[in-house]
Amino acid sequence: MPTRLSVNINKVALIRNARLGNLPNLVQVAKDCERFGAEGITVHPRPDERHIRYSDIPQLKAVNTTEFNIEGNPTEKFMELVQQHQPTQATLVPDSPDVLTSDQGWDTIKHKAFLKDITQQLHASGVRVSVFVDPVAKYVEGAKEAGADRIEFYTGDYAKQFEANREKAVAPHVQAAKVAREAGLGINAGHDLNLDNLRFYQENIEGLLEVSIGHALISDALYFGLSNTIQLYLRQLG
Ligand SMILES: CC(=O)[C@@H](O)[C@H](O)COP(=O)(O)O
Ligand SMILES: NCC(=O)COP(=O)(O)O
Repeated sequence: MPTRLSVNINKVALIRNARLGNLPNLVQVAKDCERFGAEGITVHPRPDERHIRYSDIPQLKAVNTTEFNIEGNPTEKFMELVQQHQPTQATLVPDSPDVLTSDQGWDTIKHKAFLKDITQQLHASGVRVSVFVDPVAKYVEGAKEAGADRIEFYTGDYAKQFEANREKAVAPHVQAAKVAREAGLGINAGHDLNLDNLRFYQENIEGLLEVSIGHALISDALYFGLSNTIQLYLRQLG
């Protein structure tokens, strides 16, 4: 099965929020990402709304024609938003409110009861649930026991280690992916994936269903343009 490219548009919203007004137009960018070949749109609203605002969600949902993925810590506000607007997928991320960016996955053992309750609520709203985890077998198993449909592997450490030793960097992901497949969990991945490290990751992770990419992709678009950049990423995914 091919790996879907979901474009994370947080950074587009960050530029918009640098001024009062609507430039760049986030909704138009989301539509254009899809027109240029993206197979999903990802947003990660944070409590300070420094990029995606909660009020962006209904407009983005209304124009989405592919897959809509909302990521975040399942706070009361997040749950309200997801249950009201019913994206294709909610990706549960254990970020504290003041974190610069996501930097780790869940301890799904410690938080199993909480994740189970949240997952049941999201399933009742018809939303697919993905749980953000580090590539560690027990956390993958914990996500399964909590009722998740998928896990998203945190690839930040992979990206950091890629240049020095790519085989070593991907090894824990290969092992944890095997555990996920055996458990019947779908596999997503994201964080700091880019044009250098994406193909190697995808080639090594059998059954990788989806990658969500924002920071590097939007940065590349400054040089190559959004349409070309999306094509370049799609090409890495084979
Ligand atoms: C879960 C994850 O890895 C991404 O959502 C990433 O954290 C993007 O968030 P920022 O754009 O706020 O860095
Ligand atoms: N889930 C990861 C994501 O949406 C994008 O992360 P990044 O490419 O902005 O690091």
